[in-house]
Amino acid sequence: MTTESAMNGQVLRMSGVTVRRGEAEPLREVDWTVEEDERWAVLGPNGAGKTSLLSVAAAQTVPDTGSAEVLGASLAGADTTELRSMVGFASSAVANRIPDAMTVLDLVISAAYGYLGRFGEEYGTVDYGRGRALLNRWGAGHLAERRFGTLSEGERKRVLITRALMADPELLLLDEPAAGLDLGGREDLLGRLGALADDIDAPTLAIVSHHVEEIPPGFTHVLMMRDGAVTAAGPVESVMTGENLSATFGLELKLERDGKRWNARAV
Ligand SMILES: Nc1ncnc2c1ncn2[C@@H]1O[C@H](COP(=O)(O)OP(=O)(O)OP(=O)(O)O)[C@@H](O)[C@H]1O
Repeated sequence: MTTESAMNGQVLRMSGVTVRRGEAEPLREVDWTVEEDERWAVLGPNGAGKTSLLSVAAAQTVPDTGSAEVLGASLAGADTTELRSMVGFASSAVANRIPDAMTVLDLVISAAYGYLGRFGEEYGTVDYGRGRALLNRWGAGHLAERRFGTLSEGERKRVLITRALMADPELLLLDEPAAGLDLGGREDLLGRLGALADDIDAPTLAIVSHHVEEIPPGFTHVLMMRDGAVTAAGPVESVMTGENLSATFGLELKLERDGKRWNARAV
């Protein structure tokens, strides 16, 4: 599926996107445009709507009002099956749907065909080679024969990212990739995500986090949200301010930059 906007370099375009769930409005009038090769961090407190935003970006949720285009295709009234296969998406919800007994290599390779399970397909030598190479790149090569259900949290995170990359997506979305990792695991993952951000062949990237410390080096843009609405969005240099962060998290915060990394604490 090659579309006009995608060819023009626009990967995501949301305009006035509202999502309603009963009385709740996980997203309210959200505008967000992502251009090819940008690297976005989506920040906000619990319940801000970050996962709901990624779900629209992954073509898994269709807005109730407003318009959303993913890779140039409108989500309204469209069959999004093919579109979803062009977006790499790693989240705890994806992890929860993976059978515990599935081996890591099968899990990764099946993603090339858009499945969470093997379902009896025949995979070729090329698939296995690519799967192993990607696992090696993400420091998970030694886990190839392990069952997914036996992995630690950090190992799962790396395998899920590998799986999301296996289909060679044009857009990679990671929902809280560093959540639940110990300090060493977090720093290892952020280093790998920083390398991905610097890779000109990598897909356009967006990650969700609660913490500015988890923004990998090389990320170019930030979207902040609270109560389902965007509080600030744009290039890191203009959006990453203590004022924006304080308004987003609802408390006075001091934001500091140390080289390519950020940290924040209450004043
Ligand atoms: N199906 C649903 N029914 C009712 N409320 C929902 C539903 N889905 C999301 N919400 C509500 O919408 C709001 C945004 O949820 P969402 O999961 O997108 O936030 P989040 O920023 O990812 O939160 P967290 O950081 O805690 O994971 C929350 O208040 C949530 O309770």
